Amino acid sequence: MSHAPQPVISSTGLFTPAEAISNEELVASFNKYVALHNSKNAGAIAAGEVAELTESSVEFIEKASGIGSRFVVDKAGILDPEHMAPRLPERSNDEISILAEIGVAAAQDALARAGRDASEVDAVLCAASNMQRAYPAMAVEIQDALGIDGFGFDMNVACSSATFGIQTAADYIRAGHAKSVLVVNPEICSGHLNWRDRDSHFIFGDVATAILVEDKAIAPAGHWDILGTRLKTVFSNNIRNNFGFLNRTHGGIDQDGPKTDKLFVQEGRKVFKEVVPMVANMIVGEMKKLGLEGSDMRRLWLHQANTNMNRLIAHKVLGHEASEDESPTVLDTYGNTSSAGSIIAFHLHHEDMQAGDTGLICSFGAGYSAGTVFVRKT
Ligand SMILES: CC(=O)SCCNC(=O)CCNC(=O)[C@H](O)C(C)(C)COP(=O)(O)OP(=O)(O)OC[C@H]1O[C@@H](n2cnc3c(N)ncnc32)[C@H](O)[C@@H]1OP(=O)(O)O
Repeated sequence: MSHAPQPVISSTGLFTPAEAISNEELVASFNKYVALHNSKNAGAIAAGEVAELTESSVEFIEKASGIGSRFVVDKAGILDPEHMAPRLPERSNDEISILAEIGVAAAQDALARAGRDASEVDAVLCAASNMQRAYPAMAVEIQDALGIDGFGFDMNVACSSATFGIQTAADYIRAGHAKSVLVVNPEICSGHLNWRDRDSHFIFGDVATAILVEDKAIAPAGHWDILGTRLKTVFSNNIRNNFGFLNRTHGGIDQDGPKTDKLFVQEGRKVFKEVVPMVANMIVGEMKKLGLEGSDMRRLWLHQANTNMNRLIAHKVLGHEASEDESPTVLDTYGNTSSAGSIIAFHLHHEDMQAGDTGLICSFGAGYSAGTVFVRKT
């Protein structure tokens, strides 16, 4: 008798860049940039034609966000006060692109942990907040580099790309179109972060994660049953990046100022106020549908944007202040890594979970977008 396919998470993978920037290093370089700007423009500032820039501070960053450090693919370019952006030499079309390269590294880690050969995978979804180019799809390049016979495509739902990818992969498995799907989240956030913007220069870091979603019938022992997934989007301009292929038709791309809408911009306070209740209500509503109480939740692997947001969301879900064990953070070392954040938290903090333990992978971000994936350890 054949059973209906049931999607599970077989494993996850992580690629962490070799270089990291501490808050102290970041603020020292930012403040040098501020001093350079203010002395170069002293006359115009005195005449009221150019705004004087203000220094950043380590204390503010830690208190406002919980971020302590971030990994990056090019530290020197970011910390150069005359440059303030990563320097990544352009590669020829015959070389693997950097976004695909880090995605492949995370995918290989996930495959190895599941004991799965790439030839057994049917599909690759590259789910991330920024693709390196318009086409060909990053997913198809990753598929080719891994030697997978099947199909792949890119999907972008900003910080929620990974959970939207997990649900999409699970749907392919339920529908019988695939038995093994790799969801890959390469995030080079240093490329779209405005390192000259005091309000946001501390937020993001670089990383890649991967999730292997498979039919339970072929999954390795110790996999995670997916109890339920839920996706939600509500349009908002409060997190926005206007970079795109039509920029050249509007008359030039401004990338160099302290404020530019062709990089990440946000109304952080509004995001905080609007997203916390949206996500908390979504999780609680979904728990009700699945027959789960706060006390049933062994661990929450929440999106890693801000410790204060996570504290409030976790409190609403659990009914009490969450311990680090119940709602682990990776912000102190990784910063915000967009779609990869909740997957890093899961990847680094699941080994101690016992068979039967229930947890939640949850993302939220630009769109607004939010996704929940309730899982149970087998
Ligand atoms: C969901 C996502 O992943 S999107 C990306 C991340 N977004 C989020 O996390 C959204 C949630 N919002 C937040 O976390 C917060 O709004 C933050 C961390 C972005 C900013 O924290 P806030 O406390 O809201 O800072 P806010 O911008 O209101 O500034 C507060 C004060 O600090 C000052 N300040 C801002 N940046 C800095 C800095 N780098 N160093 C020192 N002081 C600073 C401001 O000038 C302001 O001073 P004032 O009170 O004298 O006017």
